[in-house]
Amino acid sequence: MKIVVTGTNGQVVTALRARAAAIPGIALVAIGRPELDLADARAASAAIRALAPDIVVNAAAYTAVDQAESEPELAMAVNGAGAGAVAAAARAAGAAIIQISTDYVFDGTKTAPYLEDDPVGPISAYGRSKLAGEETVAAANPDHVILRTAWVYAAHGKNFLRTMLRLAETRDELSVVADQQGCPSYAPDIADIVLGVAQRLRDKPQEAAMRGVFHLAGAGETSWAGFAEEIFAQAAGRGLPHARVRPITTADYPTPASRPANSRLSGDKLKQVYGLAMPDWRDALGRCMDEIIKETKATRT
Ligand SMILES: NC(=O)C1=CN([C@@H]2O[C@H](COP(=O)(O)OP(=O)(O)OC[C@H]3O[C@@H](n4cnc5c(N)ncnc54)[C@H](OP(=O)(O)O)[C@@H]3O)[C@@H](O)[C@H]2O)C=CC1
Ligand SMILES: Cc1cn([C@H]2C[C@H](O)[C@@H](COP(=O)(O)OP(=O)(O)O[C@H]3O[C@@H](C)C(=O)[C@@H](O)[C@H]3O)O2)c(=O)[nH]c1=O
Ligand SMILES: [Mg+2]
Repeated sequence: MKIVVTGTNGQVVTALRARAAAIPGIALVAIGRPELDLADARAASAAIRALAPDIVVNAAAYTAVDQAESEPELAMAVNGAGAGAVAAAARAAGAAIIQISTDYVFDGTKTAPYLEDDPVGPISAYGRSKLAGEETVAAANPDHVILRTAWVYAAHGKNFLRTMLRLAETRDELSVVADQQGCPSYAPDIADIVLGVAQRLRDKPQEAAMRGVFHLAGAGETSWAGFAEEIFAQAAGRGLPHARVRPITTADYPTPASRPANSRLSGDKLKQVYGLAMPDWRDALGRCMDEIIKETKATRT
């Protein structure tokens, strides 16, 4: 099975490359900038079709949440029209599309974990652009799976965990918002499930229940402050930089983009339909920390 993934250095595409390499029968090809720029929808579509994929995973996106508020057109071009072009290219090749989406499509006012058919209502330019992507993908290719994930981190790339470790190198205490709840998701765990979904889509081409929207986020829940506390507890135990966490409110930490107060995602549907589930977020964080240590040692020797 040939899986074509968009993106070059992104957290999810990097994890997909690593995980797919260990699975016989899966050939994974990643295509990103400069060969594929999602801001140029027509060229992106042609580049993907030329690769003759069995399945396409759109893991590339404009992900700078605050910056999107000042360049909403670019975010919309990449995450909306760009995603739609990727899905259309997949369809032209006779391939299913797996679109990676986000918890930020929700407004955050629900008090329980979000289900797939809960009403969306993004409160940021990034969230609106990703919702547009869900809509263009679904319209462009009936053979689609939209996987909404959340709070993605990995040993590499730009993410909250690495920001916390970096800030802790020079500060004893960090103020972190405690009134936004969500589900931290480790990129390699996301990759495992994406590959599991891809294999099942190939095996069951006619199964309607396997198409549509699914939530895919780390099991359990926390706040950004809770995430930071656990990061530093686990970092301290491993001799990595750590700091005290001062819990603050969103009002105390003004940012250009609004973020949902609750964006916890229920994994029940993925479990029921696909028999797949994400590991607990604390366990995943430990594995990521071990990976960071391993790489630090490798670069020292
Ligand atoms: N990061 C997160 O916390 C979350 C992410 N998501 C979604 O998950 C998916 C994967 O995110 P993640 O791996 O974290 O992303 P990253 O922020 O780590 O990387 C973004 C990727 O998108 C690529 N990209 C950005 N703009 C373009 C463009 N114009 N043309 C082609 N490629 C482009 C980047 O390219 P390059 O390699 O050249 O840098 C990179 O590969 C995205 O759809 C995102 O919306 C959902 C929830 C949370
Ligand atoms: C660095 C920092 C952030 N914060 C807050 C700001 C914000 O509310 C929250 C998280 O900040 P970040 O900028 O790291 O995360 P953010 O860019 O909001 O992350 C989001 O990225 C996109 C791509 C998604 O799809 C979402 O699921 C989510 O992961 O933590 C603090 O309170 N203190 C700090 O020192
Ligand atoms: Mg990245």
